[in-house]
Amino acid sequence: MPGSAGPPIIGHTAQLLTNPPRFYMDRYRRYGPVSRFTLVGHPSALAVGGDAAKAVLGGRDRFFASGRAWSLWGGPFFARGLLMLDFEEHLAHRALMEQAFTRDRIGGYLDQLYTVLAEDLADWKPSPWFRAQSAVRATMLRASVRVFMGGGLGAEAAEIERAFLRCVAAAGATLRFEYPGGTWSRGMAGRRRLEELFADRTPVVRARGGSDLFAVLSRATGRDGQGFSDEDVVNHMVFLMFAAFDPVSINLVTMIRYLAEHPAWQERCREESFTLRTDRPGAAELGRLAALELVMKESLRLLPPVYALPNTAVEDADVLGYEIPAGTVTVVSPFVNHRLPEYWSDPDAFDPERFAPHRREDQSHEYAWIPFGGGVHKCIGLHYGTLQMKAVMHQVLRRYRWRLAEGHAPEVLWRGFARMRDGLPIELARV
Ligand code: HEM
Repeated sequence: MPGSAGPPIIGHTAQLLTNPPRFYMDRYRRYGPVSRFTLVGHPSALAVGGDAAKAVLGGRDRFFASGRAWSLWGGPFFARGLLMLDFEEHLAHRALMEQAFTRDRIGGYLDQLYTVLAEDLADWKPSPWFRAQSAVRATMLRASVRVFMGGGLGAEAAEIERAFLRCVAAAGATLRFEYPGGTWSRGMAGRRRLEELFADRTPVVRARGGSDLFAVLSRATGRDGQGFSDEDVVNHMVFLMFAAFDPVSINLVTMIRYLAEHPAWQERCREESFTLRTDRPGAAELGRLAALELVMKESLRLLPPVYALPNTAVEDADVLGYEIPAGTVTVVSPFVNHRLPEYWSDPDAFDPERFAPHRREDQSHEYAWIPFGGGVHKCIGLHYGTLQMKAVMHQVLRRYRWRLAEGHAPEVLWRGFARMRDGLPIELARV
């Protein structure tokens, strides 16, 4: 396999920590679709481009496992979440979890989301230096807790939010060991607290039922009459909260950024939203927001929230004729696939029309556009996540108009998942 191991032990870790997509793109340009590198002592491989991504993600039913590699990134904070399970166990859990993502269930979650948005978005204070990132994250965190656990939590909601944020921060920490007061230690404490809070409530929620995701998960049963154990429910809840909150918030911030940079698109989306004549559109009405959908897809292309998908080869595997030895961490990079000139015209430009029916550049290869991954671990929340992003943007567009704050040049900070340096300050005004 082409590539290099880099300096002893640390390998390419420093470059990867600074700007992983740039590192992946450079490797692709230098070595082609399959190459080797080293990440904190782990022999690793990069598989980019449509065919290589398909070979790896499509091979996750046999040659590649998701759990071990993702745990290297996420640490113990999301242990035994769905993405951390593999093969038969993963399929069995995924089949049960699908019951939480039916059309009717998603309709119920949207109702809960709208309840939070009505309170929260009204509180956004117009100003010339409004930090969009922290506002979006605060709103989406409250929305996630509401959708996942229903209303009426009182002070416990704030405790769940705090514990959960500690896990998220720890998963993206650079110093990945416990020391008093450190991010990792706070993450461990956060995980323990979430386990206690969810475990205490599981039997109660199982008995009472309800339309929140916690209730649906705890009561899901397969054809054999078996459901999740209490422990499974807790593990799935912690990971699902993360999976639902972080990527959705990141893409909302990205959409706000591009709409600030491209005011004509912002106006087009706003006009479209006003034609809906409702603040609380259901799934079918959200489907009519065609311009917003193009912007959403283009934002996911330019800055895929999950920009790298790690996997571990469980046996020697063949990817495009290269042998990937068992144990190799093999990374697929949606970011690189989304910027390849063989699939996309002028790949670095913001051009939502590329997804319009007359162009459909995303169909240039089955794996050209993979913000939600592919194969057996493809995002289970794809449909709900998409509706959620449209529902939030619909409301934001109807309430506010914005542009980048004077003198601000957006810059991405690569820590764990992508964040905007300076929190994306915008000049926010009421419509
Ligand atoms: C912008 C929104 C979202 C993006 C970009 C996104 C992205 C992804 C990606 C790339 C994967 C696959 C990771 C891999 O293959 O290694 C994934 C898996 C997953 N996502 Fe999402 N996601 C989003 C929203 C959501 C939402 C809203 C939920 C739940 C409510 C969710 C739950 C999950 C779960 C449980 C998995 C693991 C699936 C499995 O292992 O079978 N995601 N997501």
